[in-house]
Amino acid sequence: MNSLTGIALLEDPKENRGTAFNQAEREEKGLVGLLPPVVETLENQVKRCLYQLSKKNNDLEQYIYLAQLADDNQTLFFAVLATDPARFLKIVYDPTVGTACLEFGHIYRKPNGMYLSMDQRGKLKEVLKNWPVGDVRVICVSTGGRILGLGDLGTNGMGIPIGKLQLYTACAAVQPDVLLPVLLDCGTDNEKLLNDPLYLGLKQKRPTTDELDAFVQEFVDAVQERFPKCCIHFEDWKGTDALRLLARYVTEISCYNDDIQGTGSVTVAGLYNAMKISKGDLKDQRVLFFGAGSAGIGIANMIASAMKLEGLSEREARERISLFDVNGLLEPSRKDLSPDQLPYAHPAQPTKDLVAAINELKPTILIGVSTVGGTFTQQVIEAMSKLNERPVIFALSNPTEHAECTAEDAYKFSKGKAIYAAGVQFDPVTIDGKTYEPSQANNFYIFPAVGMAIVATEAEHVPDEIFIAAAKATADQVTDEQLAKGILFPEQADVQKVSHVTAVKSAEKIFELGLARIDKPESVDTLVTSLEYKPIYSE
Ligand SMILES: NC(=O)C1=CN([C@@H]2O[C@H](COP(=O)(O)OP(=O)(O)OC[C@H]3O[C@@H](n4cnc5c(N)ncnc54)[C@H](OP(=O)(O)O)[C@@H]3O)[C@@H](O)[C@H]2O)C=CC1
Ligand SMILES: CC(=O)C(=O)O
Ligand SMILES: [Mg+2]
Repeated sequence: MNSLTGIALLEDPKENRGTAFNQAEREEKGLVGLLPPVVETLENQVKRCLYQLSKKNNDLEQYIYLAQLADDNQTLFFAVLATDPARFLKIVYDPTVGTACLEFGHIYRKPNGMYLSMDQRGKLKEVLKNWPVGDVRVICVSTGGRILGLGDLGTNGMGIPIGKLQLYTACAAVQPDVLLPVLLDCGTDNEKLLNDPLYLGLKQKRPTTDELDAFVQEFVDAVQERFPKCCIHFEDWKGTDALRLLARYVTEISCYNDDIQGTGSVTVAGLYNAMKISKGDLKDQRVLFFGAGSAGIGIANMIASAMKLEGLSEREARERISLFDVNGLLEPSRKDLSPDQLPYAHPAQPTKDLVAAINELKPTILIGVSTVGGTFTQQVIEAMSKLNERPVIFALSNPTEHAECTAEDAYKFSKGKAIYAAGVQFDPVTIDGKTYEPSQANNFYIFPAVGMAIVATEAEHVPDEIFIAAAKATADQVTDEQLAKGILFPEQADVQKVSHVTAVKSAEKIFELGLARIDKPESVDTLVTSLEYKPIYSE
């Protein structure tokens, strides 16, 4: 325990134990009279929190309560999350974090992390010194450019880096002290926010690409200097910025983009297991994406890498993958394609009709990453079901209303044939007396575990190979019994155990690739275990 005393101690979320300070501590730390007389256990404090949560009448209220708890008492916050990870994932994270971001300026109470804005240009190295921890190991940074499927939310997007890093600890037991959420405020093009008197960000339009890139370079340089062992986790940037900046930095510094690489990894994990159910090989599948942005390209590249591991050449793998965006099917006559998209623009009849594209390309797998809810209509799902005994349909856009189709529609329109996953967790669906259990393909199965692996190994770079290893580790933790029910991912209740295994496998891959900045220990498992945070009050 540090040297804080009295009210200052009770106001420090890292040190505060509230009613759990024992008598001797109360006397030693000047707390006598500042707390009610009863000395409680952490278990009892957790009980009270759960009771108070039960009185909140919607998910946003629970989010606000938990955010306040995290500001009051960090140990208690993580102890509450640990009582039921599956329940709390959807509160502190997707989908409720989406509502919280929409409301961010309205529900704001306390800062958390750092707000680095363009009016601090030229001073970021100085500004980073204001963060009190010197050995930050992961920064999750967003510009708020594309928050889930909700578009440009500017500074309101800060809910995402905060929530993502809370999951590093809640899922993979990364020490919270080494994590720093950052919002890089470059303005917003969201008129509603610019006109909102409670909006907390810079009230200006977004900069040109060159100005943004120069600011990001200053940020990267400042992070490298202030936190030399830090990995930069990019999250929810505008798709084109995300792809361009990852390409620039992925081989230069320790960094990754979760929407590109983490999403690619979790999707490949789901597909590995879908193949076990449909008794196919990934290399024989034809994949069609609805949405060709950072998630679409990231997943496409990861699937191509996974197909290559099954023996295809790069060209053969890419030929099996097509994408469709707001302007229709990507094919060579299109003049609006980016360098990331061009490898997937195969000769085909131009079309803006998804059903026509399905009928021409005959995909076995359809993946939605368009941000647009309800776009996998009855006709789309029926077209996939006519072509395939077990069509794989992943509706990955977040939050809930943005899913390309609900679980109910997927099972109803496919007559129960679909192997289905969504970015959020839908409830089981019963049709004609048979119950179907939808899967949740969300990168939370991957990024906390890979984050732990990066922290444990001090990884120099974070290439796709690590995410393929994480995908395989995650997929392999699903039992035959679960597969028989169509379940593609491990139980969320087991997310801590699952993330541990995935973290160890990812760390082993980092050592194998020669990317660790520490010597390989005898047991990577022991190394990871030794670093794991436990939400208990230390002696
Ligand atoms: N489940 C998970 O773990 C994850 C889910 N996601 C979700 O994926 C979605 C996409 O993210 P991301 O790729 O980063 O976003 P981007 O903005 O980079 O990409 C969106 C893509 O969808 C296309 N699109 C938009 N509207 C339509 C439409 N009406 N019809 C067809 N295509 C359309 C866009 O085309 P154009 O560029 O031409 O406008 C673009 O290609 C988000 O909702 C996000 O929440 C993301 C990461 C992880
Ligand atoms: C889950 C996630 O990262 C997204 O929807 O952007
Ligand atoms: Mg994201």
